[in-house]
Amino acid sequence: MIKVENLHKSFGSEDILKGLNVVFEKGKTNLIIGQSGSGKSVFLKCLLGLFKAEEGYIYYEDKAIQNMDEDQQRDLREEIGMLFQGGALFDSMTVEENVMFPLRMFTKQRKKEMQARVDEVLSRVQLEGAHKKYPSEISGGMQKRVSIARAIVNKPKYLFCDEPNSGLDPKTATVIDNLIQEITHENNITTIVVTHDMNSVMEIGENIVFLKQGKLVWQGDSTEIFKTDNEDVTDFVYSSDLFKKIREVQNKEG
Ligand SMILES: Nc1ncnc2c1ncn2[C@@H]1O[C@H](COP(=O)(O)OP(=O)(O)OP(=O)(O)O)[C@@H](O)[C@H]1O
Repeated sequence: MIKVENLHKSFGSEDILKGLNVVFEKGKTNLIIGQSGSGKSVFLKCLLGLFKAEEGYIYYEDKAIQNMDEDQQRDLREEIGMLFQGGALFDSMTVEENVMFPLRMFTKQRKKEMQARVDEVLSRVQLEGAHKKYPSEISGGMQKRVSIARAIVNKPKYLFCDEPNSGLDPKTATVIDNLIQEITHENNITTIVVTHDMNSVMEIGENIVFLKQGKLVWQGDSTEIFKTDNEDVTDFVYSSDLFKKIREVQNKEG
């Protein structure tokens, strides 16, 4: 569980995050959505401790990062798995070397132990045959699965995903979303996904936080988002032609 209390972040005279209060629940896919420029990335960077907020607290379980010393912050970073936009794999490393990288960085495990864990996570993301391949030799969807395997190899308590579907076709995007959700449930991880993608909202939106100009203006799940009268949310949801048409049909049917 990650709890945010009255979080404020500004750059110069510009207030970006304006007093956010929110709980991201354990074992759930928590989504941060909102229009471009609403502050999603800045919020994510505050959660990761990359930006310092001027005011407010971010609690990981019962400990606020603002009150952690450097050792505690380092320990916390080891509990966080990160799925970067675009995957961010090392091109010069094979799939298994990419996945093993965090184990080499953060643990003192023996080679055999590391290899067993790499095999386990690659099998979990259904990439058994890809160990010796390079990222350029596999598809975008497979690259995303390698990134997921790398993000979970250290058994994180928290998983952050920045636009995990960017660059994927809708069907592959759904496979990736479902994989993130399954892994979240299986391992009871607190997962936070920043996304623009309405398909993700529908597929895995268990706790959706909607930001507008640095404020939380709506929170709910993937069923509630289609019932809300909040105009900011409906503008966002029905901004795609497909969803507009669905709404017209729903309205006609009464
Ligand atoms: N390092 C920075 N210095 C100054 N201003 C910044 C910095 N990073 C972000 N901002 C500003 O903060 C605001 C929110 O940006 P942010 O990137 O969080 O939006 P976003 O919701 O993630 O948008 P998008 O969906 O396009 O990625 C913008 O006005 C942006 O210009």
